[in-house]
Amino acid sequence: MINYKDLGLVNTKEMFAKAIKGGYAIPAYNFNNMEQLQAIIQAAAETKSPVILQVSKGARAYANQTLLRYMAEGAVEYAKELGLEKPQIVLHLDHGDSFETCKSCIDMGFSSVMIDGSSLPYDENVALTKKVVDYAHQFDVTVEGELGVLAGVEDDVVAEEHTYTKPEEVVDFVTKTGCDSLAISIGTSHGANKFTPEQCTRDEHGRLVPPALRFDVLEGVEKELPGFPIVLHGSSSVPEKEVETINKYGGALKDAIGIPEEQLRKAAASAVCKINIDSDSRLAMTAAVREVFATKPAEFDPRKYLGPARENMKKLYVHKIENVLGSANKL
Ligand SMILES: O=C(CO)COP(=O)(O)O
Ligand SMILES: O=C[C@H](O)COP(=O)(O)O
Ligand SMILES: [Zn+2]
Ligand SMILES: [Zn+2]
Repeated sequence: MINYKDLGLVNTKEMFAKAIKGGYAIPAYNFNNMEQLQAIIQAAAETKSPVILQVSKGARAYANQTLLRYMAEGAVEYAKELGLEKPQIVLHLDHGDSFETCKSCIDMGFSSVMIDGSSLPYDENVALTKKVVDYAHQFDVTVEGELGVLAGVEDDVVAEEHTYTKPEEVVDFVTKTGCDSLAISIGTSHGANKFTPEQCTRDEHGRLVPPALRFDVLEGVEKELPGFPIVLHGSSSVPEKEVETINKYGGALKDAIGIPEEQLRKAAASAVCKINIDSDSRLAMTAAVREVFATKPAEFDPRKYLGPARENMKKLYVHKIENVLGSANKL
């Protein structure tokens, strides 16, 4: 049993309280390898931003949960080396799918977990979330629950359409479970194809314009739970520039479209205090690697393509912090 406090990590409590008051959101970036982690920490250090490192089921299968935990511990020291006196770094389990997975992460030093019972019947979601909260709170670990289902593939469940969060359920859910934050469904979804072209309109340049997020649902939730931390999953904006680079150098991303940054800015100013971004980092990495492969075909030192990939991801992370989420200089 290792407690996250001994690793220099923090939970989300204070961070979220400050973010709601200050009208900004904390970036929750997924990581699966060293280059992503370095880029996240470099961006957080350069902008003096708090940051949430997220480990998904896919990441645990790909890179090993223990190894990722040690990397996060190392990241605290790395952030100090980069000049942060008191880094605010959360190690968070993304989309925890069972009590056992959450417990195993808590026991090895994660400071926050998500238990995602959103695809279960309501009462089962309540019971499972409460079980995780009861365990996690003994160790001061914070817990994110979820109500509502995002369209697309989520938690291995394929949903054709969004099931938006019902504002009339949130007080009951939060009271019964004791969770510390709540992920809601207002029209975002995972991956790089968040809307079909048929769901979009076109602007004067012929570019696809996705339908707006359901801010009325978010406002309904805020009214029911004033000051309670809200989380948005599926919040990549799928930058056109990265998609173009990928396709220019042999990629085949079709109809890729994300959430416009203007809408994320609006969300960040509300009770939304955690914004999850994974796909944008994947795109930034892939674009840089493809460009090196295409323009320098004789290169075979991984550092020569993973280095530019890391730099491109860092640029993206800094941009989100400074220009979209507003979490710069909040340490
Ligand atoms: O929600 C996410 C991780 O939990 C990531 O969402 P994106 O696929 O939009 O980056
Ligand atoms: O929730 C989705 C995240 O982008 C993580 O996805 P993953 O399980 O493929 O790593
Ligand atoms: Zn979910
Ligand atoms: Zn998610």
